[in-house]
Amino acid sequence: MTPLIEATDVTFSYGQQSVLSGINMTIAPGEIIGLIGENGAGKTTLLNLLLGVNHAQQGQLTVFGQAPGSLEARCKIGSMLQGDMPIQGVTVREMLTLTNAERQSTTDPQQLLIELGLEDLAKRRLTALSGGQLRRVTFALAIIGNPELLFLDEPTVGMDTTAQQAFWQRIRQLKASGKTIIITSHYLPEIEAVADRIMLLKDGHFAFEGTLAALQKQYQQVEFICQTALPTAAFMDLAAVTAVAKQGDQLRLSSEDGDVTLAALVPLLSECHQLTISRESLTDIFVHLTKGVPA
Ligand SMILES: Nc1ncnc2c1ncn2[C@@H]1O[C@H](COP(=O)(O)OP(=O)(O)OP(=O)(O)O)[C@@H](O)[C@H]1O
Repeated sequence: MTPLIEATDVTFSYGQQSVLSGINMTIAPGEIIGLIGENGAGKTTLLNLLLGVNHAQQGQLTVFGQAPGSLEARCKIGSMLQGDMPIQGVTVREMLTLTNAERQSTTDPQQLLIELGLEDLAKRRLTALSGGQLRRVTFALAIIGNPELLFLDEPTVGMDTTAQQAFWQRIRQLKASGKTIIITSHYLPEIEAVADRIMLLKDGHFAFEGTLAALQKQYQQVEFICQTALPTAAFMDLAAVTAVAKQGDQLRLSSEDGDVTLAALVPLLSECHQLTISRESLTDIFVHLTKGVPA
């Protein structure tokens, strides 16, 4: 399948400050990418490069097979970036109508307002909206005209719980209809729920790129907790075990491969009671990876 986005050795600096160095990526149509990284890692910068707002100093970058920012690409991309500034004096309905026309689309703005529960805000000026209202309207602006590709940069910041639920419901619909979406969020359970692939930006490049399952397999620690009279020495050499600790009868055992350790644990299971197995969340793995500590 022809990639929708392709980057080869892309670098970008703001003046002397290098932000991206050696970005390589290939994104196929229909993929949902969770773009994660610490504050200042370069996520917004990368989205701006893909939109053609900024330009890579080195490397090759194509979106829909063309240089970013082409008119054709702009019609097919919806975006919701941090720092999107509302235009003075324009109402919600006018902005939706303008964006719809710019995308050369026949979507009915009124219908979208109704679907997203925004009819009551239609006549309000963008500058008179609350932060959360503006975020919801910005999402409407991103998806109006049914664009094939969406860049959503921390989209749920400022949204209340109901608005967040409606947002994620819509994302699931967009995913089902085959849209390609790059989404950033610091709230990783959100990403975990929808992303097909995780891309972790660190030190200017992707420190990890792959499916959530691959990320978990590579970095996730699994913890076994049980009650046992056996000494820690009985567990130290079990396959894939990285740490064993005991307090009273409670044993905690960390493993870098839960399946392998569980298989090795079977002969001891009659001596281990109330066994529980817990796996690290994406948030825990993220903390390990961004701090450079091997998980
Ligand atoms: N217009 C700019 N001029 C100079 N430096 C900038 C500019 N925009 C961003 N930077 C710097 O580039 C780096 C990457 O910023 P960017 O906004 O891309 O990070 P981010 O991963 O999106 O961060 P966050 O999670 O905080 O939104 C940061 O060090 C930031 O200070």
